[in-house]
Amino acid sequence: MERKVKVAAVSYLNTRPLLYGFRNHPVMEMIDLSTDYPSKIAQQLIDGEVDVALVPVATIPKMKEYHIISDYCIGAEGPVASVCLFSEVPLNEIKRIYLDYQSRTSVALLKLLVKEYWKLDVTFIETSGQYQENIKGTDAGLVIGDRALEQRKISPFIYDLAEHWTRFTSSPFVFAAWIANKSLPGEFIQQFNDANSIGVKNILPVVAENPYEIYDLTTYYTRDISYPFTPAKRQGMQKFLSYLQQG
Ligand SMILES: C=C(O[C@@H]1C=C(C(=O)O)C=C[C@H]1O)C(=O)O
Repeated sequence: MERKVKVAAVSYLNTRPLLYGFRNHPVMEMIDLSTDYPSKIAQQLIDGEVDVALVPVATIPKMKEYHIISDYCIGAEGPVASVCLFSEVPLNEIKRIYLDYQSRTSVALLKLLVKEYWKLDVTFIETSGQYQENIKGTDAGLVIGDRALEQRKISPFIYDLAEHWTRFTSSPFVFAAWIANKSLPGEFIQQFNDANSIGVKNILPVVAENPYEIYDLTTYYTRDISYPFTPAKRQGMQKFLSYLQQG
């Protein structure tokens, strides 16, 4: 290819294994890599500022053209640890929920669980900057990513969205997938996939490179997050997308 492929990845700890894979693979020469929070890179992919991004799957219905290009994703087969509803009171006492402006998938998943599974009567509040300090009394908050791992130390009630999705549907869940907004050469896709697999197979050095006191990253990378985009995860994603379609 004459020009480098512009790739945007999520800037949270959950992508460190995937980024490690790029750094240790010749595909790095073929890409221009940037990182940002999920809702930001979703907009970059929709606007054509990048060619490939690890975007929230809830973005898929908004795309004119999309290609899922990898066998790896940010998924979970049970609790994911970093996507939770945090609260000072139990679920049935919550009155309002702050939504995370950095998220697309988890906001949609939360609304789905509130309506179809927990059947709560709550008001949602949009955010655009720091809001975690507002999580108190009967005001709860959805928090994703590294900030969620921090919030686990603060909030007494923690409702893990991937865990509750799995209980509700018996399916695994996919938060984000590598999606291209145009068709890319098969050779590139193969190299890209290969690089991802290197990261996922090398969790030990990834953890060694990323000292983190707040949460055990080996647990996070091997038990909580599940990277392989398996047929069961594809089915789980389709189930989620069809819920979104029903509105
Ligand atoms: C598991 C996570 O998945 C993330 C959740 C996303 C979302 O809610 O839109 C998008 C990308 C993923 O990084 C997390 O960030 O903690």
